[in-house]
Order: sequence, then structure tokens, then C-alpha cells
Amino acid sequence: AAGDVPRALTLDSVRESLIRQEDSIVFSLLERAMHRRNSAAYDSSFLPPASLAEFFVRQSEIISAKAGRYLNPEEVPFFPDYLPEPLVHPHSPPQVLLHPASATVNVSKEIWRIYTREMVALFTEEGDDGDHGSTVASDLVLLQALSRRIHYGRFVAEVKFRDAPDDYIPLIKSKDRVGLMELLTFADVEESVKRRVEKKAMLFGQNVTLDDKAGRNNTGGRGKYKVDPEVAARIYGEWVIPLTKLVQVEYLLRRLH
Ligand SMILES: C=C(O[C@@H]1C=C(C(=O)O)C=C[C@H]1O)C(=O)O
Repeated sequence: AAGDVPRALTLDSVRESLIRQEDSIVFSLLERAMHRRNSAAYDSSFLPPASLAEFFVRQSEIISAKAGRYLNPEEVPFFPDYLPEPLVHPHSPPQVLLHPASATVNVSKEIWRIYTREMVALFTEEGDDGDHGSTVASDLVLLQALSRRIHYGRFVAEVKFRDAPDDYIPLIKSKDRVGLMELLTFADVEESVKRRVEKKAMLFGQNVTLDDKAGRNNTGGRGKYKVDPEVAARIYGEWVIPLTKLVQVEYLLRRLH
């Protein structure tokens, strides 16, 4: 949510936020999975060349821009071109926690492409239920949650840089992407993230009943979850985490400008 970035950035505090954001992402995955794949919502037939999904997200972002949503550095629009100016002014100047030259790092296009071409197919049932309006409304919520999490990599990178400038500066100067990627990677943390996401998909995807017996019958066995918990973990392992790390590398490469 807005104002989620702590006043003083620490690795612990940004990681806490990433953990909270898992809840939104997993919940939004479950919501989108209530609909069939509805592939037609992503083809360019609605307002060529725009799909219904693109139309819906663009129009939502216009309203968001007018309301001043993008004055918050945590909020990154998918379609930043031609967005209107805010109609409101912030009550207090936004906190400047990101390095200005790095703050512009943006992987929205990659998120959009991966989401519409690969990710949706992984956690939805094939077919078309005809309800494309509700479908793209759930897409919007999920896409925003994913984008927020992935672009949070900017805050993660800023903390890591401030904590160890002497380690990062030589790699940035020599534009050593591989070296930067290695330095900012914590394999054990990634493993915990994936395991926790799997667990959350299991917990949030369960039917809650008041009957203890039914409750117990609900645990164990496959196919009863609204989103396969392993698929939720895979979405993190294949896309969410790598894109968050890409954002960190790109952020750091601009950090001395
Ligand atoms: C986000 C971080 O950077 C990397 C990316 C991670 C992620 O996207 O979950 C986890 C660990 C790191 O390899 C972090 O260190 O917390």
C-alpha cells in the first residue's frame, strides 16, 4: 500500500515489505484463477492493436495519474506515455529514497509480455467463460501487485548499495552485470521466499469450513487448491525473483550517474 516504504531503509525492512506483498500476489493469483484462461482478452482484437486487457489497464492508469497515484515512487504504471498530469498536489513532498538517475528503471514491458504470453496459461484452466470484463479487472490487480513487487527491487538495490558501496562501486564502474548479480544474490533467501509462497498458496487456497472433519479432509491430496501451490512457487522462481534481480542490476548500473 502507499507509504509502505519505511522512512529509514534497511535490508530487513524492505524484506518485510516483500513478504507482505506476497500475500497480495498470492491472493490476486487465486482471484484470477477463478476465471478460465479467456485468451481473447489478450489478443489485439478489442481496439486494434490494443487488447481488452491493455485498454482496461490504460484507462485505469489515466484515472490513477489524475488522482496523483504516480507521485508515489512505489507506483509504476505499465503505460507511462501520454499519462495526464495529476489534478491534485501532494500534501507533503514525497520522500526521496531512490537515487534519481536509477529511480527510472522500468521493466513493465517485460512484465506485461511474460504475464500475457506465459504466466496466465500456467495458473488458469484452459477455455473461455465469456466473462472478460471481470477477468481483466483481476488481471489489473494482479499485474499491479507483481509490478510493485518487482520494482521494489529498486529499494532493495539502494539499501544494498548504501550498506556496501565499496563492494558495488568497482563492479558498477566496470559495468560487470554478472558480478553485480552475484553480489546481490542470496540463494537461501530466495529459497525461503519460494517455500513461503507455496505455503501461502496452500493456506489461502483452502476452503475454510466450520466443520472440523471437513477441515481435516481438506488437507492433503492434489487438485483441491485453486492454484497449485507449486505453480505459485514456480511463478516466483521463474519470473518474479529474476525480474526483481534484473531491476536491482539495472538500478545499480545507474547508481553513479
Ligand atoms: C530481493 C532480494 O534480492 C534477491 C532477490 C530475492 C527475491 O526477489 O526474493 C531474494 C534474494 C536475493 O537473491 C533480497 O536480497 O531480499
